[in-house]
Amino acid sequence: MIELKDVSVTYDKTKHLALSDVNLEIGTGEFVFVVGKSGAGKSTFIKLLLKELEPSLGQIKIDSRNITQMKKRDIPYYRRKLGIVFQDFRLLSEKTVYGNVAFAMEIVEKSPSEIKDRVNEVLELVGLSHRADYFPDQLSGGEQQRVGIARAIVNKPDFIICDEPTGNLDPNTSKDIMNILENINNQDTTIIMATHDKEIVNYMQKRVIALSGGKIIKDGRGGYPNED
Ligand SMILES: Nc1ncnc2c1ncn2[C@@H]1O[C@H](COP(=O)(O)OP(=O)(O)OP(=O)(O)O)[C@@H](O)[C@H]1O
Repeated sequence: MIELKDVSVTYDKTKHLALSDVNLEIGTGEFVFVVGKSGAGKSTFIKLLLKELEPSLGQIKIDSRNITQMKKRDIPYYRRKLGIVFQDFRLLSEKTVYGNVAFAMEIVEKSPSEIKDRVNEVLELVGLSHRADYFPDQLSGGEQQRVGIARAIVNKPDFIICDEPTGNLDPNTSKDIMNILENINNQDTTIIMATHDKEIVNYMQKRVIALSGGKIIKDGRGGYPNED
């Protein structure tokens, strides 16, 4: 369970109130879209969960642990428990598909045999076993994003944060990517996805948290909310 209690973020330099008194709970296994116009506060919300940013006010708890009081040295361990999927994929160009996914396990010092089994398992899950020896520039955008997803899930995170994962993909490829994310979610991994992609939000019919001017203006299941 992820809980935000009375969370506000004011950026120091500009004094801009990017999130204002946000209260929400995201249960384990939920699939949640975070939507809103540019500047609504989506990235700020994601940065809070990644602990790239601290709230100016309020508390964030994950499974009852107050992460706003975490010691700096514990942050890397905290981050190991979450997976991140980016709009621009962020793959290592000099490593193969297999190498990109394996690398996420190598840095947490898993054993070679565990890495081999698990990487093959997740490549199968995202439908990329046949591309294991390809390099990122030999793949389509949709395939590259599948690698991004495989890398995000390989260490079995508690939750996955997706920042506009379909932003660089065409509508059909986007749907394929969403179907993969839904399969992962069905295995009880919480997914939080920030997006502008109305078509995808309408297609998925999941919980939608809409932000505007740093405040939650709607929180419920369904399609993309109407904007004024
Ligand atoms: N580092 C910063 N310093 C000052 N203000 C910032 C900073 N980052 C964001 N902001 C401001 O905070 C508000 C929320 O920004 P945020 O990036 O969270 O929006 P967003 O919903 O993610 O937008 P987009 O969809 O364009 O990425 C905006 O008004 C933005 O200008």
